[in-house]
Amino acid sequence: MSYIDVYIEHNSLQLNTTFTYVCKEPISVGCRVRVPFGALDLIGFVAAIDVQPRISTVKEVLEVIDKEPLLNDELMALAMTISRQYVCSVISVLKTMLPPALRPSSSKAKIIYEDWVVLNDPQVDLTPKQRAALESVMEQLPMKASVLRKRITLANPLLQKGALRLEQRVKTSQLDLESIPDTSFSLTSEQKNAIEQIEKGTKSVYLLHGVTGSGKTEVFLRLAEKVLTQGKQVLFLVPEIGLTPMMIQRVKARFQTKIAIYHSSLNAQEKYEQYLLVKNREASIVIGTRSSVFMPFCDLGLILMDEEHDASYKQDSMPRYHARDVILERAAFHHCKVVLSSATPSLDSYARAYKGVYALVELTHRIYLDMPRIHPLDLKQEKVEQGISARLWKAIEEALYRHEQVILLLNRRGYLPVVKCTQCNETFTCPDCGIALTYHKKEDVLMCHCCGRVFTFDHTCPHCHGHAFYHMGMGTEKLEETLKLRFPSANILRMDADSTRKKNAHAKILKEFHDQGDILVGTQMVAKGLDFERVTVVGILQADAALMRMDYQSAERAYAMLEQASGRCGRHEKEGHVYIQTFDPDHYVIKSVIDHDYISFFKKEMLYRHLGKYPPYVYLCTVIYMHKEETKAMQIAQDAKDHLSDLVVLGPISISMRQQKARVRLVVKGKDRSVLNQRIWDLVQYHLSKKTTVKQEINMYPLGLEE
Ligand SMILES: Nc1ncnc2c1ncn2[C@@H]1O[C@H](COP(=O)(O)OP(=O)(O)OP(=O)(O)O)[C@@H](O)[C@H]1O
Ligand SMILES: [Zn+2]
Repeated sequence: MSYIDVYIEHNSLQLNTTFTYVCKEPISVGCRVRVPFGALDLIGFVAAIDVQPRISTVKEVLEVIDKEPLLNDELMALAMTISRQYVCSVISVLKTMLPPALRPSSSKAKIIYEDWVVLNDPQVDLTPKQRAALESVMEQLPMKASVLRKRITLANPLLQKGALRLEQRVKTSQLDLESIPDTSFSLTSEQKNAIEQIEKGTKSVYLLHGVTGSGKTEVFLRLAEKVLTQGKQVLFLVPEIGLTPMMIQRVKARFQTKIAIYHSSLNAQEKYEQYLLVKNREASIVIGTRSSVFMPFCDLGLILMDEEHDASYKQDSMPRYHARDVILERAAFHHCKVVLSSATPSLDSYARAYKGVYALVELTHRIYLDMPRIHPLDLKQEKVEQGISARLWKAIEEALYRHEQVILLLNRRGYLPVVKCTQCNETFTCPDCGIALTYHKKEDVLMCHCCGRVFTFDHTCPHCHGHAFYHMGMGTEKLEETLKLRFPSANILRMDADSTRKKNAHAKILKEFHDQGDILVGTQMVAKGLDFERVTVVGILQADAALMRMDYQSAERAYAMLEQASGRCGRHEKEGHVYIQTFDPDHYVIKSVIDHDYISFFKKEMLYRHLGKYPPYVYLCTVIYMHKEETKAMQIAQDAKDHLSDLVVLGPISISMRQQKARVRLVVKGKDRSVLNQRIWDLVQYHLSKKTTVKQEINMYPLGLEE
């Protein structure tokens, strides 16, 4: 019998309080238990064992769910670290770490088993027909029972007589990707150097800064190869699985071993399967998105993070961790190296490499041709037709004529971004978020791009009953339609959040584009990672939209998007041309993209960050207060600001609503990471002590400020 401390998930609890129970069975830290809590019956995680009870009447554990801990010591300690760093509860981290099927209080996510048939006793007495049937399948055992029954009609008698036996196994499902042959290259001298620098280097973190199309993937594959031959595991992080089917295919083609693939669009069952592959060491390579940083590795030899600048590496709900921070912790534990790679590194990482904290490794040349030529199209002067300038129309037409491919980026999905009545000027807005609704033509609905709510649209203004609406602006759906009218025989594909809802939709669109596409239209999705030989023209329709956001990070994001999009053309033997439509061709972001000059962008931007006191010069935390009444939220925010009077605090300002609640934002700046962290923990306690109905949300080290 032992007294144990348990983390319980319950929204009325303070952050990280544990409760003591008595447990009569053997138990270890990291196991789940079912415990009584008031009138409830809840699932918790064992935080500590053999503790001293603080009260005399300690309740008993109802059930020990796991005989062995789900999380080993490394992961338990990691959960504590993340909770501390990101000012969130340990239980929220534990929940994130586990596949849904193993989370506490997950009733929906059940593990599915299926019947397999294995050989039991081939010597039993069988009729000649049964014997023949057995022999016809013997070689292929074990196999799924459903498959066996299709193969032979005598499956049941063979099972009844005991020649075969049923066994329950966790159901597995296949990811739907075509396999490709492996192409092995002789490395360029830059690639060789890069590999050598990383393998021989003494630093633990490497920033591989290579221009688009410089062959960073091949460097990754070679590094991974060595580590795998040493019998160690490799974690290969990508921003979004859907956008990287080609990357996965290349990794699969190279290594003839089992690969675990972990990402958010797997269902609970599939996640659990992938988790087991790693836990049981059946797979030594994991390719995955953000959440795969928590896979149960036991012997990691290398962590690779592709497109390290990508914002999807930070989770935007609790716990708001950044995958980069987590892999640094894991690498320290496993004594392995980390390679971050990008053509457009985050300012944070590049600044660290610049200072020598990370080792900087560079690939300055493309494998084949030079970088594509950039043509800025000044919208103040160009002749524009349906959102596309005459020069870009011509470039598209000529590329199609030469049987080359075109990618057009318009970072706005839907048909019309704003629907406004021509009679009374009423704009349709989301009642929950207060932002303009976007019209989607195919579904004939209005959609809020903030909360995703969908409204039916009867083409009547609710205000004045008018039927005519302004056609302002354009989304990808309308762009696709415009292009189809202009080039009726061209194969035009669209890739955005709407066209990629279904599973494997990305991979299908990309395959179709590869095989027989002419034009690919899309949101910033098309800027990422694509490697098609025949793409020679890239058009960026509204470059300024990215620059106009009121955020200290907007220049960095805009630079990355423009440079990455530009990088999609001219990657092989055909020269590439990029057309950037802008009202401000002299903007330093556009100028750096024209020259493909990351360093000049970096230096300029660092200057602005220094002047404005923004990261990487300071650490940020945003705190958002939510309430039905804005004045209440404002008052609590002001009070919090006063409480943090020793730090620089911007705000409070009111930002867009969510779920019909007003939101008020503070931006807290700290020169010292640990001081900021400590003060925010203090703020949490302070807020709890006020017992207010205003909700406080904390985002440590945000990537940009929410609007
Ligand atoms: N040594 C090599 N010899 C010939 N071709 C190569 C070599 N290395 C890579 N390639 C090819 O060059 C192309 C570009 O490489 P890769 O996709 O790795 O670029 P990248 O640096 O990751 O670019 P991006 O940042 O734009 O994604 C690919 O088609 C790849 O197959
Ligand atoms: Zn909304």
